[in-house]
Amino acid sequence: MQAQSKVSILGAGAWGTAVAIALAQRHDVLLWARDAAAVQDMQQARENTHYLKGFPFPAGLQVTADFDAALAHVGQDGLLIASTPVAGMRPLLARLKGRDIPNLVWLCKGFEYETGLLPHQVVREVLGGAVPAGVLSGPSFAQEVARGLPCALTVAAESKWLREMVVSIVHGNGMRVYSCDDVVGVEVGGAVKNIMAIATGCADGLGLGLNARAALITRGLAEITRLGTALGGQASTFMGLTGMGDLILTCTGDLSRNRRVGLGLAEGKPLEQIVADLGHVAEGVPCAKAVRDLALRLAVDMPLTNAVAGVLFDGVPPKTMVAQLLARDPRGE
Ligand SMILES: NC(=O)c1ccc[n+]([C@@H]2O[C@H](COP(=O)([O-])OP(=O)(O)OC[C@H]3O[C@@H](n4cnc5c(N)ncnc54)[C@H](O)[C@@H]3O)[C@@H](O)[C@H]2O)c1
Ligand SMILES: O=P(O)(O)OC[C@H](O)CO
Repeated sequence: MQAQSKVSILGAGAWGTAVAIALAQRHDVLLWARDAAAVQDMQQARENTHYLKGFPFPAGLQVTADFDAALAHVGQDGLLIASTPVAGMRPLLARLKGRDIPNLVWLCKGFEYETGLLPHQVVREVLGGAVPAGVLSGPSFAQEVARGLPCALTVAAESKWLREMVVSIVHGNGMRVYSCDDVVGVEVGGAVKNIMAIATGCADGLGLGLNARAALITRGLAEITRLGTALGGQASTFMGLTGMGDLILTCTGDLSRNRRVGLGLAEGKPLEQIVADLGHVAEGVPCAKAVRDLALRLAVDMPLTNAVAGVLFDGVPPKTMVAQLLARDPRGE
Protein backbone atom coordinates (compact mmCIF):
# COMPACT_ATOMS: atom_id res chain seq x y z
CA MET A 1 0.00 0.00 0.00
CA GLN A 2 1.37 3.41 -1.07
CA ALA A 3 2.12 5.92 1.73
CA GLN A 4 -0.05 9.03 1.63
CA SER A 5 1.85 12.21 0.72
CA LYS A 6 1.06 15.92 0.77
CA VAL A 7 0.82 17.44 -2.70
CA SER A 8 0.13 21.06 -3.69
CA ILE A 9 -0.83 21.86 -7.27
CA LEU A 10 -0.34 25.48 -8.33
CA GLY A 11 -2.77 26.41 -11.11
CA ALA A 12 -6.33 25.15 -11.54
CA GLY A 13 -6.78 24.86 -15.29
CA ALA A 14 -7.92 21.64 -16.94
CA TRP A 15 -4.65 19.81 -16.42
CA GLY A 16 -3.87 20.94 -12.88
CA THR A 17 -7.41 19.98 -11.89
CA ALA A 18 -7.23 16.56 -13.57
CA VAL A 19 -3.91 15.73 -11.91
CA ALA A 20 -5.31 16.93 -8.58
CA ILE A 21 -8.36 14.66 -8.97
CA ALA A 22 -6.18 11.67 -9.90
CA LEU A 23 -3.67 12.16 -7.06
CA ALA A 24 -6.34 12.91 -4.47
CA GLN A 25 -7.55 9.29 -4.76
CA ARG A 26 -4.33 8.36 -2.91
CA HIS A 27 -2.88 11.55 -1.40
CA ASP A 28 -3.74 14.69 0.55
CA VAL A 29 -3.97 17.26 -2.27
CA LEU A 30 -4.35 21.03 -2.13
CA LEU A 31 -5.17 22.77 -5.43
CA TRP A 32 -4.26 26.47 -5.53
CA ALA A 33 -5.81 28.98 -7.95
CA ARG A 34 -5.00 32.68 -8.11
CA ASP A 35 -8.64 33.70 -8.63
CA ALA A 36 -10.46 33.77 -5.26
CA ALA A 37 -13.92 33.76 -6.90
CA ALA A 38 -13.03 30.64 -8.91
CA VAL A 39 -11.79 28.98 -5.72
CA GLN A 40 -15.04 29.78 -3.93
CA ASP A 41 -16.99 28.35 -6.86
CA MET A 42 -14.91 25.14 -6.79
CA GLN A 43 -15.29 24.81 -3.01
CA GLN A 44 -19.07 25.07 -3.31
CA ALA A 45 -19.58 22.99 -6.46
CA ARG A 46 -16.83 20.44 -5.58
CA GLU A 47 -15.80 20.51 -9.23
CA ASN A 48 -14.01 22.93 -11.57
CA THR A 49 -17.02 24.07 -13.55
CA HIS A 50 -14.97 26.49 -15.64
CA TYR A 51 -12.01 24.39 -16.81
CA LEU A 52 -13.02 20.75 -16.21
CA LYS A 53 -16.77 20.46 -15.90
CA GLY A 54 -18.35 17.14 -14.96
CA PHE A 55 -15.55 15.69 -12.83
CA PRO A 56 -16.46 15.80 -9.11
CA PHE A 57 -13.66 16.31 -6.59
CA PRO A 58 -12.76 13.34 -4.39
CA ALA A 59 -12.69 13.84 -0.62
CA GLY A 60 -8.88 14.08 -0.58
CA LEU A 61 -8.90 17.25 -2.71
CA GLN A 62 -9.18 20.71 -1.17
CA VAL A 63 -8.96 24.05 -2.99
CA THR A 64 -7.41 27.31 -1.82
CA ALA A 65 -6.58 30.81 -3.01
CA ASP A 66 -4.02 31.15 -0.19
CA PHE A 67 -0.56 30.77 -1.72
CA ASP A 68 1.19 30.50 1.66
CA ALA A 69 -1.16 27.71 2.68
CA ALA A 70 -0.32 25.82 -0.52
CA LEU A 71 3.41 26.02 0.28
CA ALA A 72 2.90 25.16 3.94
CA HIS A 73 0.81 22.14 2.94
CA VAL A 74 3.77 20.33 1.32
CA GLY A 75 6.24 21.19 4.09
CA GLN A 76 9.65 19.60 3.47
CA ASP A 77 8.42 16.13 2.49
CA GLY A 78 5.57 16.76 0.05
CA LEU A 79 5.53 17.50 -3.67
CA LEU A 80 4.97 20.89 -5.28
CA ILE A 81 3.51 20.80 -8.81
CA ALA A 82 3.31 23.88 -11.06
CA SER A 83 0.44 23.44 -13.51
CA THR A 84 0.13 26.81 -15.24
CA PRO A 85 0.69 27.27 -18.97
CA VAL A 86 4.23 28.30 -19.99
CA ALA A 87 3.20 31.97 -19.91
CA GLY A 88 2.21 31.61 -16.26
CA MET A 89 5.48 30.02 -15.13
CA ARG A 90 7.56 33.18 -14.71
CA PRO A 91 4.98 35.02 -12.59
CA LEU A 92 4.40 31.88 -10.54
CA LEU A 93 8.14 31.36 -10.02
CA ALA A 94 8.49 35.00 -8.97
CA ARG A 95 6.10 34.21 -6.10
CA LEU A 96 8.19 31.17 -5.16
CA LYS A 97 11.51 33.02 -5.26
CA GLY A 98 13.09 33.41 -1.82
CA ARG A 99 10.72 30.86 -0.29
CA ASP A 100 11.78 27.55 1.21
CA ILE A 101 10.84 25.18 -1.62
CA PRO A 102 11.61 21.49 -1.07
CA ASN A 103 11.17 20.48 -4.73
CA LEU A 104 9.31 21.51 -7.86
CA VAL A 105 7.80 19.70 -10.82
CA TRP A 106 6.05 21.47 -13.72
CA LEU A 107 3.54 20.21 -16.26
CA CYS A 108 3.56 22.89 -18.97
CA LYS A 109 4.58 22.21 -22.58
CA GLY A 110 6.15 24.94 -24.66
CA PHE A 111 8.87 27.52 -25.10
CA GLU A 112 8.48 30.91 -23.46
CA TYR A 113 7.07 33.27 -26.10
CA GLU A 114 9.19 36.35 -25.40
CA THR A 115 12.54 34.66 -24.67
CA GLY A 116 12.43 31.33 -26.52
CA LEU A 117 13.49 29.62 -23.27
CA LEU A 118 12.37 26.16 -22.21
CA PRO A 119 10.57 25.96 -18.84
CA HIS A 120 13.63 24.50 -17.03
CA GLN A 121 15.68 27.47 -18.23
CA VAL A 122 13.06 29.87 -16.87
CA VAL A 123 13.09 27.97 -13.56
CA ARG A 124 16.88 28.21 -13.38
CA GLU A 125 16.81 31.91 -14.29
CA VAL A 126 14.29 32.78 -11.56
CA LEU A 127 15.02 30.26 -8.78
CA GLY A 128 18.66 29.35 -9.48
CA GLY A 129 19.86 25.75 -9.55
CA ALA A 130 19.56 24.79 -5.89
CA VAL A 131 15.94 23.54 -5.85
CA PRO A 132 15.48 19.91 -7.01
CA ALA A 133 13.34 20.52 -10.09
CA GLY A 134 11.96 18.60 -13.06
CA VAL A 135 9.25 18.20 -15.64
CA LEU A 136 6.39 15.67 -15.75
CA SER A 137 5.14 15.16 -19.30
CA GLY A 138 3.73 12.63 -21.75
CA PRO A 139 0.56 11.73 -23.64
CA SER A 140 -2.29 12.72 -21.32
CA PHE A 141 -5.61 14.36 -21.99
CA ALA A 142 -7.03 15.94 -18.83
CA GLN A 143 -10.52 14.50 -19.29
CA GLU A 144 -9.20 10.92 -19.51
CA VAL A 145 -6.94 11.31 -16.48
CA ALA A 146 -9.79 12.83 -14.48
CA ARG A 147 -11.94 9.80 -15.40
CA GLY A 148 -9.25 7.51 -14.01
CA LEU A 149 -8.35 5.98 -17.38
CA PRO A 150 -4.79 4.61 -17.71
CA CYS A 151 -1.93 6.79 -18.91
CA ALA A 152 1.87 6.77 -18.96
CA LEU A 153 4.04 9.78 -18.19
CA THR A 154 7.75 10.53 -17.85
CA VAL A 155 9.43 12.59 -15.16
CA ALA A 156 12.71 14.15 -16.24
CA ALA A 157 15.08 15.74 -13.76
CA GLU A 158 18.79 15.95 -13.10
CA SER A 159 18.18 14.93 -9.51
CA LYS A 160 17.76 11.17 -9.09
CA TRP A 161 16.27 11.84 -5.67
CA LEU A 162 13.52 13.97 -7.23
CA ARG A 163 12.82 11.45 -10.00
CA GLU A 164 12.37 8.70 -7.43
CA MET A 165 10.21 10.89 -5.25
CA VAL A 166 7.88 11.79 -8.14
CA VAL A 167 7.60 8.14 -9.17
CA SER A 168 6.87 7.09 -5.58
CA ILE A 169 4.01 9.62 -5.33
CA VAL A 170 2.49 9.77 -8.83
CA HIS A 171 2.96 6.20 -10.10
CA GLY A 172 -0.02 3.96 -9.34
CA ASN A 173 -3.77 3.62 -9.88
CA GLY A 174 -3.45 3.24 -13.66
CA MET A 175 -0.92 6.05 -13.95
CA ARG A 176 2.52 4.72 -14.94
CA VAL A 177 5.47 7.03 -14.43
CA TYR A 178 8.78 6.40 -16.19
CA SER A 179 11.86 8.51 -15.50
CA CYS A 180 14.90 9.88 -17.29
CA ASP A 181 17.48 12.64 -16.95
CA ASP A 182 16.92 14.22 -20.38
CA VAL A 183 15.07 17.38 -19.34
CA VAL A 184 15.77 19.13 -22.65
CA GLY A 185 14.53 16.19 -24.75
CA VAL A 186 11.36 15.78 -22.71
CA GLU A 187 10.56 19.51 -22.82
CA VAL A 188 11.26 19.90 -26.55
CA GLY A 189 9.07 16.87 -27.42
CA GLY A 190 6.17 18.21 -25.34
CA ALA A 191 6.49 21.70 -26.80
CA VAL A 192 6.89 21.06 -30.51
CA LYS A 193 4.26 18.30 -30.78
CA ASN A 194 1.68 21.04 -30.21
CA ILE A 195 2.80 22.79 -33.41
CA MET A 196 2.57 19.49 -35.31
CA ALA A 197 -0.96 18.96 -33.92
CA ILE A 198 -1.99 22.31 -35.42
CA ALA A 199 -0.51 21.20 -38.77
CA THR A 200 -2.28 17.83 -38.63
CA GLY A 201 -5.60 19.38 -37.62
CA CYS A 202 -5.25 21.73 -40.57
CA ALA A 203 -4.50 18.88 -43.00
CA ASP A 204 -7.37 16.77 -41.65
CA GLY A 205 -9.72 19.76 -41.84
CA LEU A 206 -8.76 20.27 -45.47
CA GLY A 207 -9.59 16.62 -46.15
CA LEU A 208 -6.05 15.68 -47.20
CA GLY A 209 -6.46 12.11 -45.98
CA LEU A 210 -4.79 9.59 -43.72
CA ASN A 211 -1.65 9.26 -45.85
CA ALA A 212 -0.97 12.96 -45.42
CA ARG A 213 -1.64 12.67 -41.69
CA ALA A 214 0.92 9.86 -41.30
CA ALA A 215 3.44 11.82 -43.35
CA LEU A 216 2.98 14.92 -41.18
CA ILE A 217 3.38 13.01 -37.93
CA THR A 218 6.51 11.23 -39.16
CA ARG A 219 8.17 14.30 -40.66
CA GLY A 220 7.07 16.21 -37.56
CA LEU A 221 8.97 13.74 -35.41
CA ALA A 222 12.06 14.24 -37.60
CA GLU A 223 11.73 17.99 -37.13
CA ILE A 224 11.27 17.70 -33.35
CA THR A 225 14.33 15.46 -33.14
CA ARG A 226 16.47 17.87 -35.20
CA LEU A 227 15.64 20.79 -32.94
CA GLY A 228 15.84 18.74 -29.75
CA THR A 229 19.26 17.26 -30.48
CA ALA A 230 20.56 20.69 -31.56
CA LEU A 231 19.53 21.91 -28.10
CA GLY A 232 21.29 19.00 -26.37
CA GLY A 233 18.43 16.47 -26.05
CA GLN A 234 19.04 12.74 -26.59
CA ALA A 235 17.72 11.32 -29.88
CA SER A 236 16.23 8.27 -28.08
CA THR A 237 14.00 10.51 -25.93
CA PHE A 238 12.04 11.59 -29.01
CA MET A 239 11.07 7.95 -29.67
CA GLY A 240 9.52 7.71 -26.21
CA LEU A 241 6.35 8.81 -24.43
CA THR A 242 7.12 12.52 -24.40
CA GLY A 243 8.18 12.51 -28.05
CA MET A 244 6.44 10.10 -30.39
CA GLY A 245 3.81 9.14 -27.77
CA ASP A 246 2.55 12.65 -27.16
CA LEU A 247 2.91 13.56 -30.83
CA ILE A 248 0.60 10.72 -31.89
CA LEU A 249 -1.95 11.53 -29.19
CA THR A 250 -2.11 15.24 -29.85
CA CYS A 251 -2.09 15.01 -33.65
CA THR A 252 -4.85 12.39 -33.79
CA GLY A 253 -7.02 12.93 -30.70
CA ASP A 254 -9.94 15.32 -31.07
CA LEU A 255 -9.66 16.23 -27.38
CA SER A 256 -6.52 18.18 -28.32
CA ARG A 257 -6.94 21.95 -28.24
CA ASN A 258 -4.00 22.37 -30.61
CA ARG A 259 -5.47 19.96 -33.14
CA ARG A 260 -8.75 21.89 -32.88
CA VAL A 261 -6.89 25.11 -33.70
CA GLY A 262 -5.73 23.45 -36.94
CA LEU A 263 -9.24 22.21 -37.73
CA GLY A 264 -10.57 25.75 -37.18
CA LEU A 265 -7.92 27.30 -39.43
CA ALA A 266 -8.85 24.84 -42.19
CA GLU A 267 -12.44 26.07 -41.89
CA GLY A 268 -11.18 29.59 -42.49
CA LYS A 269 -11.96 30.86 -38.98
CA PRO A 270 -9.80 33.72 -37.66
CA LEU A 271 -7.22 32.63 -35.06
CA GLU A 272 -8.57 35.04 -32.42
CA GLN A 273 -12.03 33.50 -32.72
CA ILE A 274 -10.69 29.93 -32.56
CA VAL A 275 -8.69 30.67 -29.40
CA ALA A 276 -11.60 32.54 -27.79
CA ASP A 277 -13.98 29.65 -28.56
CA LEU A 278 -11.55 27.12 -27.01
CA GLY A 279 -11.58 28.92 -23.65
CA HIS A 280 -8.29 27.16 -22.86
CA VAL A 281 -4.67 27.68 -23.73
CA ALA A 282 -3.40 26.27 -27.06
CA GLU A 283 0.33 26.24 -26.40
CA GLY A 284 1.22 25.48 -30.02
CA VAL A 285 0.26 29.02 -31.02
CA PRO A 286 2.85 31.02 -29.02
CA CYS A 287 5.25 28.08 -29.34
CA ALA A 288 5.19 28.23 -33.16
CA LYS A 289 6.50 31.77 -33.05
CA ALA A 290 9.16 31.01 -30.42
CA VAL A 291 10.33 27.88 -32.25
CA ARG A 292 10.43 29.58 -35.66
CA ASP A 293 12.71 32.28 -34.21
CA LEU A 294 14.87 29.78 -32.35
CA ALA A 295 15.28 27.46 -35.36
CA LEU A 296 16.30 30.42 -37.49
CA ARG A 297 18.96 31.42 -34.94
CA LEU A 298 20.24 27.82 -34.68
CA ALA A 299 19.98 27.19 -38.46
CA VAL A 300 17.80 24.10 -37.85
CA ASP A 301 15.55 23.21 -40.80
CA MET A 302 11.91 23.24 -39.56
CA PRO A 303 9.62 23.44 -42.59
CA LEU A 304 6.45 22.33 -40.80
CA THR A 305 6.93 24.80 -37.96
CA ASN A 306 7.58 27.57 -40.48
CA ALA A 307 4.48 26.58 -42.41
CA VAL A 308 2.28 26.62 -39.28
CA ALA A 309 3.73 29.96 -38.16
CA GLY A 310 3.05 31.34 -41.64
CA VAL A 311 -0.64 30.44 -41.35
CA LEU A 312 -0.92 31.64 -37.74
CA PHE A 313 0.95 34.94 -38.00
CA ASP A 314 1.51 35.91 -41.64
CA GLY A 315 -1.95 35.30 -43.08
CA VAL A 316 -0.86 32.44 -45.37
CA PRO A 317 -4.03 30.49 -46.31
CA PRO A 318 -3.85 26.83 -45.17
CA LYS A 319 -4.21 25.56 -48.76
CA THR A 320 -1.29 27.71 -49.90
CA MET A 321 0.75 26.41 -46.97
CA VAL A 322 0.12 22.83 -48.11
CA ALA A 323 1.02 23.65 -51.72
CA GLN A 324 4.26 25.30 -50.55
CA LEU A 325 5.22 22.27 -48.46
CA LEU A 326 4.51 19.84 -51.30
CA ALA A 327 6.53 21.97 -53.73
CA ARG A 328 9.72 21.66 -51.68
CA ASP A 329 12.65 19.94 -53.39
CA PRO A 330 12.99 16.20 -52.73
CA ARG A 331 15.59 15.21 -50.14
CA GLY A 332 17.04 12.17 -48.37
CA GLU A 333 14.90 10.87 -45.52
N1 LIG B 1 -5.20 19.91 -20.65
C1 LIG B 1 -4.45 18.85 -20.88
O1 LIG B 1 -4.96 17.80 -21.27
C2 LIG B 1 -2.96 18.92 -20.64
C3 LIG B 1 -2.26 17.72 -20.52
C4 LIG B 1 -0.88 17.76 -20.33
C5 LIG B 1 -0.23 18.98 -20.24
N2 LIG B 1 -0.93 20.13 -20.37
C6 LIG B 1 -0.18 21.38 -20.27
O2 LIG B 1 -0.47 21.97 -19.01
C7 LIG B 1 -0.41 23.41 -19.11
C8 LIG B 1 -1.72 23.98 -18.57
O3 LIG B 1 -2.75 23.53 -19.42
P1 LIG B 1 -4.28 23.54 -19.00
O4 LIG B 1 -4.96 22.53 -19.84
O5 LIG B 1 -4.44 23.40 -17.53
O6 LIG B 1 -4.71 25.00 -19.46
P2 LIG B 1 -6.12 25.72 -19.23
O7 LIG B 1 -6.25 26.71 -20.33
O8 LIG B 1 -7.19 24.74 -19.03
O9 LIG B 1 -5.93 26.50 -17.85
C9 LIG B 1 -4.88 27.40 -17.64
C10 LIG B 1 -4.89 27.74 -16.15
O10 LIG B 1 -3.69 28.39 -15.78
C11 LIG B 1 -4.01 29.48 -14.96
N3 LIG B 1 -2.91 30.44 -15.01
C12 LIG B 1 -2.41 31.09 -16.08
N4 LIG B 1 -1.40 31.89 -15.69
C13 LIG B 1 -1.28 31.72 -14.34
C14 LIG B 1 -0.43 32.28 -13.33
N5 LIG B 1 0.49 33.18 -13.63
N6 LIG B 1 -0.58 31.87 -12.04
C15 LIG B 1 -1.53 30.98 -11.74
N7 LIG B 1 -2.36 30.42 -12.63
C16 LIG B 1 -2.23 30.79 -13.90
C17 LIG B 1 -5.33 29.98 -15.51
O11 LIG B 1 -5.99 30.80 -14.58
C18 LIG B 1 -6.03 28.67 -15.76
O12 LIG B 1 -6.60 28.20 -14.57
C19 LIG B 1 -0.17 23.72 -20.59
O13 LIG B 1 1.19 23.98 -20.79
C20 LIG B 1 -0.57 22.43 -21.30
O14 LIG B 1 0.16 22.25 -22.51
C21 LIG B 1 -2.27 20.14 -20.55
O1 LIG C 1 -5.09 19.72 -25.67
P1 LIG C 1 -3.67 19.94 -26.03
O2 LIG C 1 -3.46 20.03 -27.51
O3 LIG C 1 -3.07 21.08 -25.26
O4 LIG C 1 -2.88 18.62 -25.57
C1 LIG C 1 -2.98 18.19 -24.26
C2 LIG C 1 -1.82 17.32 -23.86
O5 LIG C 1 -0.61 18.01 -24.02
C3 LIG C 1 -1.79 16.00 -24.55
O6 LIG C 1 -0.74 15.22 -24.02
